[in-house]
This record gives sequence, C-alpha cells and structure tokens, in this order.
Amino acid sequence: MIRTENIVKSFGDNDVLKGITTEFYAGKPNLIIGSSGAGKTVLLKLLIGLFQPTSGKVYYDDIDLFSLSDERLREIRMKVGMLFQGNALFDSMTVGENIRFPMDMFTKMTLKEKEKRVDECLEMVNMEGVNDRYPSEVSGGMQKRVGIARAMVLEPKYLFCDEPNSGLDPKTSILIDELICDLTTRNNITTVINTHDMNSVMGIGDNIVLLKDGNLVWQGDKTQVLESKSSVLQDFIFASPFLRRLREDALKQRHAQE
Ligand SMILES: Nc1ncnc2c1ncn2[C@@H]1O[C@H](COP(=O)(O)OP(=O)(O)OP(=O)(O)O)[C@@H](O)[C@H]1O
Repeated sequence: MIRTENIVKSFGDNDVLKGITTEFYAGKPNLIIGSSGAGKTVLLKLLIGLFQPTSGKVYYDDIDLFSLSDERLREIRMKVGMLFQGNALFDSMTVGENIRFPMDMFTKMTLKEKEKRVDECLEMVNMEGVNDRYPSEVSGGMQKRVGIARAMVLEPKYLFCDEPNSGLDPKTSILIDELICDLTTRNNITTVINTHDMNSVMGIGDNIVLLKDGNLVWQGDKTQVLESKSSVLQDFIFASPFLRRLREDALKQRHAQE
C-alpha cells in the first residue's frame, strides 16, 4: 500500500499539486487519470521519489519515503518496478540483456541464476525464446511486454507504469492491461498506473484517482464510474456525445435489471 498525506508540489509560483491525500492499494491496479497538465506525472514522480514534495508525506506501507537514509532508499528502490512510457529499452542490448540489467545493477546473482530468472520473466509475459533478439526486431506490443518483464525481474512490491498503452492499438492495449492486472493480483503488488486510456479505466480501474488542476476531485472504482454524479468525472470520461449516449444506455440497462 502507498499512502500520500496532503502532498503539495510547487515549481516557483506554479502550484502543481495542491494537497493530495489518498491511498493506492496492494493487489490492485490503481489508476491516476486527468486532463493534460492536471499533475499526473508530477504525482507519479513524487511517489517514486524522483521529486521531493514542497510539503506533505508519502508512505510505503508505514515507511515515510522522504525521511529515509540513502541506504534505506536504495533498499526500497529494489522493491520498485517501473514501466516507462516508450519502454526505455536499451537498443544496443538484446531482449535478454535488457531484462537482466536490473539484476546486474542491484544483485550479486551469478550469470546462470540471472539467465534462469530472465527465462522465467519472459515466460511470465508469454515471450519465451526471444532472449537474443534486439528490441527493434520485435513489435511495439512485444517491446511493452519486455518492459514489463524487466520491471518484474526483481519481484517488485510496488510497480509504476507511465502511460503503458501509449502507441498501442486497442486490442494490444487491453492485453497489456490484463497482463499488468494479472501480475498485480497474483503477486499482491501495489501498482500505480498513469493513463489517458478509457478502456483501462473501465477495464482494470479497481481504484481510480481523478486529478484536476492539481486537486484530487474524485476517487472510486470502475463500477462507480457510470453512476457517479461528479460532473468533473462525467465530463472527463464521457467526453463525446457518442460516449454520453453509451453511458445513458448502460445506465438504463443496469436499472432495468435491478
Ligand atoms: N520539472 C518541472 N519543472 C517545472 N514545472 C513542471 C515540471 N514538471 C511538470 N511541471 C508542470 O506541472 C504541471 C503538470 O504537469 P504534469 O506533467 O504532471 O501533467 P500531466 O497531468 O501528467 O499531463 P499529461 O497528461 O499531458 O502528461 C504542468 O504545468 C507542468 O508544466
């Protein structure tokens, strides 16, 4: 579980986050959504510890992230997996070497142990046997899977994904969402996903945090989205007339079944 307490982040006189108090749960995909400029990336970077808050606290379980010594911070970092927008794979390394990289950096495992773990992680994302290919030799969806395998390699307790569906077609996006969701539940990981993807919201949104202009304006799960009276949420999710009609039909159906 990750908890934030009244997080404020300002850059000069630009108050980007204006007091965010929330929880991100273990074993669930936790989604941060909101329009461009709402502060999603800044919040994600704060949760990872890449930005210091102007004020407020971030707790990993009961550990106050910003009070840790460098050594304790390194220990926590080893329990964190990250899936970056654009994958951030090293082009000059093979898929296997990319996945091995965090073990090379953080562990004293032998080469044989590392290679065994690489194989396990490739199997986890249904990509057995592509160890020797280069990122440029596999599709965008497969690169995303390699990114997930690399994020999972040190068995993270916390997983952060920045726009995991960017650049993917809708079907591949759903497969990637399901994979992240499955790994999250099976391994009881606290997964925080920054997304614009409405399929993700309605598909895997077990805990959704909506930001607007640096404020948390709604929090709930996907089953609450349809019924919510929050106009900010409705304007954001059902932005087009087509989606608003779909919502009305879905609500009618739901109420007819009750
Ligand atoms: N390092 C920085 N220095 C100064 N201002 C920053 C910095 N990073 C972000 N900001 C400002 O914080 C605000 C929120 O940016 P952020 O990237 O968090 O938005 P976002 O919700 O992730 O948007 P998008 O969906 O477009 O990625 C913007 O006004 C941005 O200019």
